[in-house]
Amino acid sequence: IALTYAPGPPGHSMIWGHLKIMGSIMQDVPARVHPHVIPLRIKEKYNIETDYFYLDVWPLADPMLHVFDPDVAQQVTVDLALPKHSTMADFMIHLAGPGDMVSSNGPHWKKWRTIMNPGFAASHLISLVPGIVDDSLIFCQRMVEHAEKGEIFRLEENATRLTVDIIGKVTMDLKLNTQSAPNEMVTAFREQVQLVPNEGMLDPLAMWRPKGIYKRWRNGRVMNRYIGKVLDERFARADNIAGRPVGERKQRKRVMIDLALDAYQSQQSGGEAEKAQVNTNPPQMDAEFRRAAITQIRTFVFAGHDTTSSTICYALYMLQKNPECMARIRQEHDENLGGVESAPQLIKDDPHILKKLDYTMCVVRETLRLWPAAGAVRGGLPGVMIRDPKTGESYPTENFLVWVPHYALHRNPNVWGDSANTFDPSRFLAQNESKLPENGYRPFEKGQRNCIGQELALIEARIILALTVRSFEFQAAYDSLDEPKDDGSYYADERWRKGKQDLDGEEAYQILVGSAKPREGMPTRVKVRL
Ligand code: HEM
Repeated sequence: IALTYAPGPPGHSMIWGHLKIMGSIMQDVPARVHPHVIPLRIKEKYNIETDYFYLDVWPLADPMLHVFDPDVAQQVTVDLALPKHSTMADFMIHLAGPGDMVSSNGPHWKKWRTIMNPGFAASHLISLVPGIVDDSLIFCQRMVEHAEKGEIFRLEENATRLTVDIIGKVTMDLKLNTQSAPNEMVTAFREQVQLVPNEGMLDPLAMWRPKGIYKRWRNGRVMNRYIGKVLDERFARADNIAGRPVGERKQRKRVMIDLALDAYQSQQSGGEAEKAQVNTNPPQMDAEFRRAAITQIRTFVFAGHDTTSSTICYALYMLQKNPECMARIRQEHDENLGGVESAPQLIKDDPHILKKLDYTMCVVRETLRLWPAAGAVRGGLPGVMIRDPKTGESYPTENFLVWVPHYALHRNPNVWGDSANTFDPSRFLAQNESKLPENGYRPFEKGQRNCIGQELALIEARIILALTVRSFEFQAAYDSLDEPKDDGSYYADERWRKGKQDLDGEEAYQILVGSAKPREGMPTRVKVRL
């Protein structure tokens, strides 16, 4: 189960051996494919019996322990609760700043998770539904415009603007309106996602080019300035002034930025910083807290839109490719949501109606199985061992980057049987749920580091499906990549059009751009249906 080429000194031949291993693994896949497709291929190529193995291809990557066995995955993220690996922080620092909630560990992580948790309470999320419906209607309007022009567009770009608009409200109570016009903070964010080490393995110098370094610094400033201004404005409001007893403060919405300010005020009450603060006029926020709050808001803006947008794209894609599933979801909407015209208002008036859309939820769950947007990366610890569920033998984690690639787990035939690669939403119906493999489905991970935004993502995905599948026919247009090639998006980069362009016949394979995104942003044609 240990795959490495280690002939001993001189190190040069070891590096050459590692390059050869990676070269032979990568030769059958498109250059830009998301690394999470690789573990299953390694297993097959090297006849590895277990569903976990060590891979050491230093210096191309950290020594790794790949895990796509459900039981071992559960040990890694839940039972042993291994901490986040430092590479996560190296990645997130460019998007969020130092100490973000996704990559940090220990008391700092715990503090911020506790502060932000109320923002994801079920009652609060339901109150967001009308706003999400409004944003989704703008998305539908954009689809009508694309249909009228008969043009091919990148669905992922549209879905991203939608999810960004939603997350703007959730985090900052702001209408970013990126579906209507560009927004400087979002533009900086989008560029930053493309400047982080996505294709690092292919281009190790990518992070060291002066132009890239400058752009990352500039984007960081734009994002900090924008969010900092919103934070300061909210802090300056009369009802936010620290030192005022909590009961006397006006009840605020549970948006992230206010939750952070609330925490700040509670923390300050009676403390040293409060004394310093009440003496300044107007009161000023402690600089360290301000920096940390901006980092967390940036974290939520990133984590809260990137993953959900690609899930929306893949759900619409899988429905196109599976007409019987499309018929069934449309029928469910006919039965529960009335006519296409009245559905948006119906959902706004009674958000709980979403709970009746069982099959729609199954479509989203199955989409997340086949096309998971993320994975889990942990750091091994001295003396902390994983245990083989079959043999009971223990193996070390120390010095390894422990990776649970959800794609490999969710498509592992040992876990999901012969239908591992088949789109079958009905496996998630209540009557079939007992047959689901234990711990084999974890698109949002499990345990204390599970996804804080999962319920919000599921609400968003169901709403957008409820408002689109009966109104539009979507058709992926990978046959016409030239048409959107001048749209100025990152996907338009011609470098990636060379060489192999499908993964075992699948053209819409995932690539790594922040999270797992559809290749080329999923070029699409759309027609209005009703
Ligand atoms: C379909 C959409 C989404 C998917 C597939 C997804 C997936 C995940 C996964 C797998 C993790 C755990 C990563 C790990 O264990 O290393 C995670 C964590 C996280 N997600 Fe999501 N996510 C989604 C949507 C969202 C949304 C909408 C938000 C915010 C509004 C969000 C915010 C976060 C945050 C802050 C964390 C870190 C939590 C912690 O460590 O305490 N995610 N997500």
